Amino acid sequence: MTLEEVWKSYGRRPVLRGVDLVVPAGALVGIVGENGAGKTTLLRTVIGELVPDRGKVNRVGEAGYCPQEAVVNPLLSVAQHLELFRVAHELADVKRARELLAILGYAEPLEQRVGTLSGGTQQKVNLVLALMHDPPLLVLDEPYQGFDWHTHERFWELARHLKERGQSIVVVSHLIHDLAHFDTVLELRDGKLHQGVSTA
Ligand SMILES: Nc1ncnc2c1ncn2[C@@H]1O[C@H](COP(=O)(O)OP(=O)(O)OP(=O)(O)O)[C@@H](O)[C@H]1O
Repeated sequence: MTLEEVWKSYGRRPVLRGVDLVVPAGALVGIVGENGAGKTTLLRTVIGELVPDRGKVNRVGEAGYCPQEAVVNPLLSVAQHLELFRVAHELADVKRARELLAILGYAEPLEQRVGTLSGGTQQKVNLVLALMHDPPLLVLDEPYQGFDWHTHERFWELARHLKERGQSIVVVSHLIHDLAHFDTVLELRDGKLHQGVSTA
């Protein structure tokens, strides 16, 4: 996927000011930036939820998006969420979703209401809902918030596995020790993407 000279303002406030981005197939791209730099705005533009004021977004197929907080309805069970997304994505079954839950170490009953799960466990469900239809592009906004160390490691194993299958992954990260996992790290600063991370 690529972005070419993308601009986006909220009212008079420009947030993206000529963003260029190239995400090749199988690439693992990290996006960093200060609070309010526009990272979420950028991700929502990448998936097509926001339309840029100017510039071009070229996407190959659908994108899977894991926002910061995503649970559809805390009163519905995990199984009901899987079923909702199965229907939405026109999948034959939820086999892949169960496989992904297992990879992330999900150990609760599927009948449990999402609202009664711990924050980290809810985040596993969020992630699986974004991945279960195996989209060619995954866009993840701080996907491992609340994960314990073991789950964190499992997440990176899963990311490598998806990458080997040719899926591209764009991740917003705040964790400096995670940056080594990425093929490319880009910093969103002054409304543009810059290679690497500034330490100034
Ligand atoms: N719907 C909106 N309407 C108006 N302003 C918005 C809207 N969404 C975001 N903004 C503003 O745009 C700027 C960028 O917000 P955004 O959420 O994209 O930043 P971010 O880098 O993801 O921040 P954080 O690291 O805190 O999550 C902020 O100043 C925010 O207040």
